[in-house]
Amino acid sequence: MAESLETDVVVIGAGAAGENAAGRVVQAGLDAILVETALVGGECSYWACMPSKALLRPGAVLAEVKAVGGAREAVTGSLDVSAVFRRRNSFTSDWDDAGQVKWVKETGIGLVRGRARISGERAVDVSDDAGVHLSITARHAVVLATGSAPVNPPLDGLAGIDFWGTADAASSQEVPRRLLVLGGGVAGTELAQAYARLGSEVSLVARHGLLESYPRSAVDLVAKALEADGVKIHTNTSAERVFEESGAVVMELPGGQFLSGDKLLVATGRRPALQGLGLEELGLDPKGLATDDSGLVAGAGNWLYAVGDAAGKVLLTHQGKYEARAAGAAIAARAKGEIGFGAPPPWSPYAATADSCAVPQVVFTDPEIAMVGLSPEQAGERGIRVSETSLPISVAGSSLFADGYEGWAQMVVDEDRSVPVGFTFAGPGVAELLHAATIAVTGQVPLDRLWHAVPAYPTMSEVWLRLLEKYGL
Ligand SMILES: Cc1cc2nc3c(=O)[nH]c(=O)nc-3n(C[C@H](O)[C@H](O)[C@H](O)COP(=O)(O)OP(=O)(O)OC[C@H]3O[C@@H](n4cnc5c(N)ncnc54)[C@H](O)[C@@H]3O)c2cc1C
Ligand SMILES: NC(=O)c1ccc[n+]([C@@H]2O[C@H](COP(=O)([O-])OP(=O)(O)OC[C@H]3O[C@@H](n4cnc5c(N)ncnc54)[C@H](O)[C@@H]3O)[C@@H](O)[C@H]2O)c1
Repeated sequence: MAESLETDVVVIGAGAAGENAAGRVVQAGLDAILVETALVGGECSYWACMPSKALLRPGAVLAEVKAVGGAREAVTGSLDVSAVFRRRNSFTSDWDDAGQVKWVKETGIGLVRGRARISGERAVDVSDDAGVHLSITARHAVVLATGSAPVNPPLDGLAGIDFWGTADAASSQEVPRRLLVLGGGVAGTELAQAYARLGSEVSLVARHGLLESYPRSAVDLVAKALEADGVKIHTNTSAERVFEESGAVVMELPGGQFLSGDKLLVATGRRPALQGLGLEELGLDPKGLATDDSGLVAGAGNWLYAVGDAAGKVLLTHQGKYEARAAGAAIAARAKGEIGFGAPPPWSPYAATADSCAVPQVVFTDPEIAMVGLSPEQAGERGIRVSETSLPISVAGSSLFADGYEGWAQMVVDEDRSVPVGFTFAGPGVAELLHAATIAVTGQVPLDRLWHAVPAYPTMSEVWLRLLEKYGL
């Protein structure tokens, strides 16, 4: 007989998004229970962002030092691979979630281990290998924060071989001598560089271009760096089949070209993880949910929310957490009768408005690409009349940062409102320039006021001044 519980809010999935949703409702005075089937902290902490960035950072630091005369001469060795892995392991706490569990408990959130499934309106069953052991009723809301799952291509031979997903690559304790990477998105590109710098011979196969959704001038800088790291990039081509031969993985490309590796990494995208949750019984499509800006799922009544990768809007940790903060605030305000169930006002605490126009994202390769807001093409598709201003990053701050610094910056301006709607920076160290751009875009700061935001000399931020001058101010 399963135990029963009642609470205000049940959050399914204790990744970054689920933790934030639960944290917000508890902060607002409601009770919440988090249900997690694997590690509390989710993908980002253990299998994605943190371990992959920990694999990339040592290589970036070494390259940065080698780019500065005087420091360069002090570098006598190469990366210490086992020390890199040890440091990466420390970021994942050796895949132990005790630290995150402590936070959950100290925050006053209830935690239940097991696999959750929605069994009816506001009702969730939790099971383990022995079956359902707990039934929870939510007085106000159920939040889906179940993350995403990899999408593997229907590639001939793939099912029969032992390949890596991104989680395997981010958590590996070994460097394959030769690594084949399928997929030229952010995950494939970052992990290709990480392993190349750890000593693998890497070949990357991209169906279209590398980092297709980023501006070409920025991507060209990344491609040049990858090639300098020894990565062989094959763009606008697809694998036709893969097979194992004499212990190696072999990938056949069109035209009878064969690539061999000791491991194959498949990084061909992700989709919301919505299977097995009982959504069909609610009349919902587990392929994808429609949500409003508060995360409220359309077509389910006023009690089901989805946030983070599960909502499928923006598959990034920081946006998932932002969506979760909005959903948590909306759930609490609705429970107290402070707001209704209609679409929340844009830019209110209950709406993840920035999801549609001000998403910051960073490709953590060396050089980095940091981008926020709309590209000229995206603005055009929305009928916004924009201008584009771009230039190489060449200011005192960049030349001090590295000898022969190469970078690129772009500003996209809404010409009718005279406000910036998008920025991209590419180059070593540009990720830390991004938040200023996020503030300018989110705040819709008029250009004639931006002119008075004087960048300190000699910092790389002087690129802002160059962009405004080139624009015509
Ligand atoms: C290689 C890689 C690198 C990345 N790097 C970055 C980066 O640098 N920056 C960035 O912003 N984003 C990055 N991302 C994206 C980021 O990892 C995701 O956007 C983020 O982890 C999503 O968080 P989430 O809370 O929505 O889902 P998750 O972290 O996936 O959490 C979902 C949780 O739900 C649990 N769960 C699922 N179903 C059930 C169920 N039925 N019952 C109970 N529990 C369940 C899962 O076990 C999981 O713990 C990266 C992704 C990859 C693949
Ligand atoms: N730095 C970061 O913020 C970061 C890093 C890694 C991942 N992520 C997020 O995680 C998610 C997953 O990353 P991802 O790179 O796997 O997804 P993605 O959707 O960004 O890229 C997948 C790539 O695989 C290609 N592809 C698909 N099928 C293919 C096939 N059969 N053959 C060859 N190529 C094929 C696609 O064209 C695309 O370029 C993304 O949404 C991304 O935003 C973020």
